[in-house]
Amino acid sequence: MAQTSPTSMKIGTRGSALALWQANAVRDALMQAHGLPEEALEIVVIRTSGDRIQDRALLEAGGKGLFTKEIEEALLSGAIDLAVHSAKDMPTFLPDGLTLGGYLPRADVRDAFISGVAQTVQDLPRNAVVGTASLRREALLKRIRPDIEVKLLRGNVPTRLKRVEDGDFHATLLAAAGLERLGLQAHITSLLDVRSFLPACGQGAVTIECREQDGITRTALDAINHLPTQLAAECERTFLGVLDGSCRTPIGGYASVTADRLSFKGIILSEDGRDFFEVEESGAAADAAEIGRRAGHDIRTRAPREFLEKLGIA
Ligand SMILES: NCc1[nH]cc(CCC(=O)O)c1CC(=O)O
Repeated sequence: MAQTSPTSMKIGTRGSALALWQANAVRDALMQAHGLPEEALEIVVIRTSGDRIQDRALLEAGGKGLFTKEIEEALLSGAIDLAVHSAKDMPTFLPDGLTLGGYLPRADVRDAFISGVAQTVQDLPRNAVVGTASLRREALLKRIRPDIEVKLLRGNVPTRLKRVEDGDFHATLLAAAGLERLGLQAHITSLLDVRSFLPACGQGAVTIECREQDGITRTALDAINHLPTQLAAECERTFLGVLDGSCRTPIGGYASVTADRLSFKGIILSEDGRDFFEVEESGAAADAAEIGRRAGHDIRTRAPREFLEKLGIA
């Protein structure tokens, strides 16, 4: 008889504290769902090019794939059976043979404002310096506060908090989900409103990548998949895919799923935040990807060619 449940699995992950938290959460869920002992689920830490390159802006170095390439190679070679990622760090298009086999229940999707000098973005002093490496956060900030100067702030979450504490920046923005997972929520000064400061597509969701043909792993993941999170992420990822395949464009999007309905709001902005196009679409949750596609095409139809050309996505 064919084997239907796994006896052991290797879980690939990056080595940051956040990545390890996520990998452990997936391991716990799989242990629970399948009655497996801890030894059956080995966590394999993989160093990616993205972890090595610290001195350049992520976008200059070549985009999102940098944090997933080596992990995906390990999946394809069979060195690991599944890989745990922050959904928002996943490239829009996966290599042939790989698929996203499941999602953990989504955490807080919002961005958090962190500052030693102000309670909110609006309270920041004139010409305040905000540290971030995210084009989306930069454009959304400049949209509401054109005077703000954005400077590059990279590194893991604790490093970024320290730079703000040291006074190198007036403020930074970080995903609330990551801060909570690391037990650093006490550093949150305030939370940004999800509708006016749209998160990155996939933000707050943990996803699990596996080989498309690996039926045993896929069945194991089906048992822990959180469907509303999967539908929301698929909607947001499809929206992103219609507009842009890289992380070089300021784009935000958030799908909320209640019962069998899905509501999506998305935005694309010029890098200086001065021009932007927003979209809202809703429908049956089962049509998640179609809703995201519709929203993306709606923006493509409405945005002038010149705007898209400037962003390199015409
Ligand atoms: N790009 C780094 C990254 N990838 C996922 C998270 C946070 C956790 C999440 O959104 O799931 C972060 C840090 C941040 O943006 O503050």
